[in-house]
Amino acid sequence: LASFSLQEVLDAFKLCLSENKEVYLEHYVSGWRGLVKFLNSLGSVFGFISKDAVGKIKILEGYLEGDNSSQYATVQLMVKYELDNQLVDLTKRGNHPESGCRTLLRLHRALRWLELFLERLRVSGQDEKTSVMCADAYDQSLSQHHPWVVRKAAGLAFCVLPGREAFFQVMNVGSAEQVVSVLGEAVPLISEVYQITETLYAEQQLLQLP
Ligand SMILES: CCCCCCCC/C=C\CCCCCCCC(=O)N[C@@H](COP(=O)(O)O)[C@H](O)/C=C/CCCCCCCCCCCCC
Repeated sequence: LASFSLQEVLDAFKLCLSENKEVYLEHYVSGWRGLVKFLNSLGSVFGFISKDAVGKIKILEGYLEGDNSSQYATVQLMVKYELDNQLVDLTKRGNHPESGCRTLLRLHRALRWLELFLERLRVSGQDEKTSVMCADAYDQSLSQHHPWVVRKAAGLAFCVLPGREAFFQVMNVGSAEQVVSVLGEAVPLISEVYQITETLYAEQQLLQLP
């Protein structure tokens, strides 16, 4: 298995946006695949998180490789296709528990956590704890969508995150200065992809999909 590189994740999110600001699903998923590689390198405590993310990545990969793959080229196309064809459970779980729309929404919410966490890391001082930065970012975003038991498990996992220096090393981009500079490039990109998806989902009233 190739080791994680932040640059690779950055490249995937760069490729995510088309000229007219549509989000390519293929590169979105590939960005997440890279992130999961990172998570896996942190150890088995994060296994339950990684498992959930991989499950969702696989669902989306299935659509990308399936018979209707052209309808899944971008998030915009996917939303239109699934809504037009009644392929989304809108108010309660029903016949489409694994729609592309609801699956992507889970990763989309996690992307907001990532944006907040990476920004905290970027501006952090040498003595700051990654576990605190991660927990703060989680509390401000993803945690609102999780039941108590998941929040508790996530909180426990954060406690064993490596310290800032070791964390920067796993990122595999070089010195702390280089990490900060790559993060400076990554955060606005991730933020733009997030905002475009958020606006689309808000317009279509998809932000609370079960
Ligand atoms: C660039 C280097 C630094 C940052 C690297 C971070 C790497 C993170 C990689 C993956 C993040 C995992 C994304 C998790 C997606 C969670 C989706 C979700 O919310 N699923 C829940 C709802 O799903 P349904 O039941 O409705 O299908 C599900 O209940 C979740 C279960 C697992 C717990 C998720 C906790 C998430 C915590 C945030 C990630 C922390 C990773 C810390 C590593 C630095």
